[in-house]
Amino acid sequence: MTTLSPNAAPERTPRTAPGPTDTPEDPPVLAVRDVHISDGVTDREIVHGVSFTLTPGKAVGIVGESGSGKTLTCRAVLGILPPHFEITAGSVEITGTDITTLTPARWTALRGTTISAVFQDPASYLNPSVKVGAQIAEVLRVKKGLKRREARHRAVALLRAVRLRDPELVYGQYPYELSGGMLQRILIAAAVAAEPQALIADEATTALDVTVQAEILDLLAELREESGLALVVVSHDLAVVAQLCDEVLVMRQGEVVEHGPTHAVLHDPQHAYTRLLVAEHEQYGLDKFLEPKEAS
Ligand SMILES: Nc1ncnc2c1ncn2[C@@H]1O[C@H](COP(=O)(O)OP(=O)(O)OP(=O)(O)O)[C@@H](O)[C@H]1O
Repeated sequence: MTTLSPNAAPERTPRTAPGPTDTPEDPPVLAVRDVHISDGVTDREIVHGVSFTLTPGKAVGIVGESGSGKTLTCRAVLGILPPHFEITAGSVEITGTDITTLTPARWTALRGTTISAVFQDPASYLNPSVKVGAQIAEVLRVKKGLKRREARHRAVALLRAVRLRDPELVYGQYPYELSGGMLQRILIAAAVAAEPQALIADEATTALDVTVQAEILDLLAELREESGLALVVVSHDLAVVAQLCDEVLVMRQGEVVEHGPTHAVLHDPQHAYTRLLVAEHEQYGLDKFLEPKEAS
């Protein structure tokens, strides 16, 4: 099992503006710059400035207390903020395009093909009356323009790639016939079907038992290593972020209180809230993810 993100930086580095320098040859998949999000109904600002850059193959984690604005930040990036919420300052660029310039049609085209997402509670994202394989095939027909037969063939290959045993059988099953872990694999297969450059995983393993969670995390790490998929990983669980991410943002009450290389932030937290989070997680064996990776 993966024990530490291969790119996690073991050395201490400054906590501000981390990440590689963007060059024209290596444009960020996602650039979030000082994003503020407000609730138009209450006229209250909920997220007070989030910034990070995601380059191909990189994984950024967002941790923090419930209600701190992690999911709203992800939804802003995906162009699916709830009604009345809006980005009131800052910018989000997806592969160099400012999302405020996107028409609904361009958004639809971008979702799935450039940026995709998986959330908690996979069953609620699947149509209960359609076979799961057909739901993946539909993504392939709509987003990749594949013909019915090709789409089926590719969907079975995707089910195999997310390590579902007997993918031909699973293809023909309905969501109610499958476990939570299997459904999350199916959602991941659907999310990566159109070969996006970035995947947002928002509490994607929270509802799963520990063993299944570990398998899904390995799967995400594998997708990242094999296809250069960039990841944004939202989790209340520091061990998840420690395992997958190069860099982590710690949010509290809509503020980013700490941001830096995962190893540095979790090993030597600077902010009192991060120290509290790390202390709370120690009993769950966070240490095993923080050991420097042995050269294999
Ligand atoms: N659809 C909505 N309608 C009203 N308020 C909302 C909505 N979505 C989020 N909020 C509010 O915005 C704030 C930030 O919510 P968000 O879901 O981003 O938090 P979070 O950090 O993801 O929390 P959790 O870890 O519990 O998922 C919360 O105070 C929440 O109540």
